[in-house]
Amino acid sequence: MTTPLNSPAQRWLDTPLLSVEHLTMRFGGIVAVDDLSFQVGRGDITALIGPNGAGKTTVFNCLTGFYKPSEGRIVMRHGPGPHDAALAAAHSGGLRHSKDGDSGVFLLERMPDFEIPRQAGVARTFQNIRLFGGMTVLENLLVAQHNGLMVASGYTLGGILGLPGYRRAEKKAIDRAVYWLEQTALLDRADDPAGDLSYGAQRRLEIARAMCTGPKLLCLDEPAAGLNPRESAELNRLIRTIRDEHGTSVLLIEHDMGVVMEISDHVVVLDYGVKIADGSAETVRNDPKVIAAYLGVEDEAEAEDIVEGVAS
Ligand SMILES: Nc1ncnc2c1ncn2[C@@H]1O[C@H](COP(=O)(O)OP(=O)(O)OP(=O)(O)O)[C@@H](O)[C@H]1O
Repeated sequence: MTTPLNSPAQRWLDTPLLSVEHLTMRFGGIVAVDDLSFQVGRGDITALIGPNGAGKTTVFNCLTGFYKPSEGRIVMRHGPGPHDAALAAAHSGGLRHSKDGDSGVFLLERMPDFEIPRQAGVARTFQNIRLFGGMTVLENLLVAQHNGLMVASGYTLGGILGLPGYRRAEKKAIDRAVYWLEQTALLDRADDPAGDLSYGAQRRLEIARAMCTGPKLLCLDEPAAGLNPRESAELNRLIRTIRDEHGTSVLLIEHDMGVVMEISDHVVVLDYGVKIADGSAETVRNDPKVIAAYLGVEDEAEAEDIVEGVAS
């Protein structure tokens, strides 16, 4: 039986939103990411997994412009289709992007970090929560929308003088913040300092903040770290809602295999900066190379022996 086009099993090949092509990142003598290629499907929840130090956060830092890759290309596509012609033109013309209305291609490795959320529609959360702890929960979500408000003010005193365009943009920003506070069950904490929230609530606020920028791709760095089982289940629901009701694709780094296997359409596995597996959650779960990497054993045969031993 052939797999139907655009089924979850094919989306990252058929309709890629993001393509990471031959990405290499070196720090002096350390090769943190080594000639890595993978794709994120439009509408997929994709997990990037691997043992500690495998290079996962380095990949996120390259995607979001925190690091300039040593080599390789990172392509984000808006609108359906591979956009091959636009991509070739942008690439050979030394451009950062090529846009036509709502569709276009973005070469993330050429873009400064502040342009990536706004132009390319890629937002992220961090492994170590980075909120403004002294600001209220609501203020954190308004700060995230600062760019849009500055544009509405015309980069002038328009904001302070309360021009109608600015006031409309401000109302929209507040409405969006309230919406995401509802989605993340934080509305009743809107006026509390973000630093007073529990750890799990701060993680949800980080996601709300990223979603307030209206991303096409949401990158979550270990969103389940430190959560209890109930919070983890809520997180799974939230990630699914983000994908199903907002059409935002999700790329997550996660060590919690329960979360990864339950919600991911597609899993990419790194070990020592190299891709060792790439496929559906089911395929990857049973891949001896992956099991060997996680168990820290030398070869696949040894991993198979251990797995058979556990199963019998
Ligand atoms: N700025 C840096 N300078 C030097 N080495 C770095 C830097 N950032 C990462 N590394 C190295 O690159 C390798 C990959 O690190 P990275 O943090 O990307 O792994 P990871 O898979 O995210 O690990 P973890 O699951 O523990 O968060 C490690 O050897 C790390 O020490």
